Amino acid sequence: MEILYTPFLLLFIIVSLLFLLRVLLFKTGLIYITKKWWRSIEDCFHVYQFFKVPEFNESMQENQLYHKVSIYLSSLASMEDSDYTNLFTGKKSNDIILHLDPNQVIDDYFLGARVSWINDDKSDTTCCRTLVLKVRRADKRRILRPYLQHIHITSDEVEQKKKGLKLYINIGSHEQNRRWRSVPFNHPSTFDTIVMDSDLKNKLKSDLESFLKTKQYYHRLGRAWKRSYLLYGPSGTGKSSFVAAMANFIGYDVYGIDLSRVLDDSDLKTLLLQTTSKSVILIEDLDRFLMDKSTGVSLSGVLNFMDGILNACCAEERIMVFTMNGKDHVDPAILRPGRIDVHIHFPLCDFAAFKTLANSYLGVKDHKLFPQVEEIFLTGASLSPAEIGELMLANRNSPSRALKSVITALQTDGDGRGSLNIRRQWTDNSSRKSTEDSGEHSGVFSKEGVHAMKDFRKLYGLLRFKSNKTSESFDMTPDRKDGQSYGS
Ligand SMILES: Nc1ncnc2c1ncn2[C@@H]1O[C@H](COP(=O)(O)OP(=O)(O)OP(=O)(O)O)[C@@H](O)[C@H]1O
Ligand SMILES: [Mg+2]
Repeated sequence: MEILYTPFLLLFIIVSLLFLLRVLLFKTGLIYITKKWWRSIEDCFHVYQFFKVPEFNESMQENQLYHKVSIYLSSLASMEDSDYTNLFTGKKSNDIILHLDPNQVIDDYFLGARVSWINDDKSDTTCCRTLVLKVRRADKRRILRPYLQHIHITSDEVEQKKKGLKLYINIGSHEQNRRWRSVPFNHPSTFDTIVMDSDLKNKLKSDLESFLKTKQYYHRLGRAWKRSYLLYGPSGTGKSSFVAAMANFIGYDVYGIDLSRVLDDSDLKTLLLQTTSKSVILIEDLDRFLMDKSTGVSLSGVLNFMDGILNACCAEERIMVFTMNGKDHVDPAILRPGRIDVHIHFPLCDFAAFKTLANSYLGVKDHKLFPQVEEIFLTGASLSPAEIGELMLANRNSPSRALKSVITALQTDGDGRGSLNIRRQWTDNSSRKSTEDSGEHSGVFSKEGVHAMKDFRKLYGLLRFKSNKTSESFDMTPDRKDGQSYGS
């Protein structure tokens, strides 16, 4: 019997010992001592090469690589594993930044190889700090260059995320040296807060995302990596808010060019040359400036500006946005493909947009007054999202009162006598006419008329598609959901 038990007893003893060893290693921290020993043994069998990255060069100029490596190291999860790490608050109050303490080592893994960074900070004896990269000789040839490239890319990404966005405004031309003044760009608008057809919104988001990913593609075609958008529609329909949402979405700074402050064509070119990459360059109300001639810039100046970004040395990673109330009276040369890649129409509110606004502003998904509102929309009355938003904001404590005030405003507008209507006439004369003509202003339909109107839209969409084909630019209007009409 005793013989029978012996193997089980042995197994039991081994398992218990292993369990105890595990507890001993992990609970007491012996595991770290073991790892250190193992590492020293392993080190004896490898030849290492060291690369120093000093903070300053011989002329005491800052070494950008040191800065990039520091940012990169701070982003590594293994930073938390080093014996001593300094903790600092970042720019935002809830940010914590980790910095390696002098003479501390952290490991990093790249393409299957382990490398180490040592903070060789002898600030008490010498003037500058140095980060030392330790790489196995056997891995050096394979990983060193791609690893440094990886550090560049990662640190740029980290910095881009950390730095808040900026809004640049062109200042008077008399201050020749400083053409742009920047302020922090904290616009709260995002694609979630913009009320627009959800299919269109998703298409625009993926258009932007694919732009960001296609640097190589653009270069292969020999084209500058840039994209131009035209946002057109009546006042208060969200064009400016959309630009802010775009900038927030892709993390680009915004350069807003105030054409009234631009002296002449060459002044406009100078402004463009002083913009930086990863930026949205915005010209608002371009149609108005061209019609009123209230700027020193000529049409050919604007055309050169739009083309200039193609040819200029610093044309990379730019998004150009132009806003207009209507594009009917704009010289077709401005709208030609290459100058404008995507046309986006911003219509007045329809019932669907109204419901989205009611949900966001009043927290109301349904209401007994909704059918009445819908009926008024069907008579052709409409207001801009800005006008409806203001009425809802003013009465946000009482949804019924808010909806009644919207109904009254819509009725006034529907009769064509209201102040809102009159107010809009000088801002969206042409654009509203064109949207109504084209059926894009959905409020004009009666319920029976919707199908007929849809057929008309399909036909209209196809016609537009054909004309887009020739022009090779997107024309994005919210009513064209079938995708056919998005020419490319
Ligand atoms: N589509 C929309 N979605 C959400 N909010 C909107 C929308 N349109 C307008 N608004 C609200 O109305 C206000 C004015 O909008 P915005 O300035 O973007 O309009 P705009 O089209 O640029 O007008 P303008 O042509 O007069 O410059 C914004 O503060 C925003 O809150
Ligand atoms: Mg605007």
